[in-house]
Amino acid sequence: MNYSELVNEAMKAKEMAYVPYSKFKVGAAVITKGGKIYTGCNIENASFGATNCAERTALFKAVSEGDREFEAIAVVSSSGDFTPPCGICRQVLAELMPEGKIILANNNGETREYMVEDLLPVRFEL
Ligand SMILES: O=c1ccn([C@H]2C[C@H](O)[C@@H](CO)O2)c(=O)[nH]1
Ligand SMILES: [Zn+2]
Repeated sequence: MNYSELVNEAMKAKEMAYVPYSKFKVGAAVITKGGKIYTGCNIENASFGATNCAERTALFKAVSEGDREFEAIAVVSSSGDFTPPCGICRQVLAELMPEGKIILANNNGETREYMVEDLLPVRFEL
């Protein structure tokens, strides 16, 4: 599948990032198995620990709207380079989209595709 539309949506979401501390904008777009797209940006907080990453913003929006079946998530950042999800996001991705694809895109139109298992092998489970 061509994920250019999903990457484009992630690029647009990135512009909504609230990043007064790091100035590092991240955008994510998740597509459900039914083809619906939810987007998210990172939202920072003065306490730092309360910061929410773009990937989790997008996924939490989707789950809170009743969607649970995801095909893929695209992630981009203001660095213009491939931006892999942090450890907390990997754990959330593993739980909510264990079979999903993670598409990293840079500003040259290139993409790298991963499965959750590639990014978080031997994960914690209850
Ligand atoms: O997976 C990640 C990793 C980091 N960030 C954000 C959090 C913070 O606002 C900024 C710098 O860490 O990037 C994300 O949105 N996703
Ligand atoms: Zn994260």
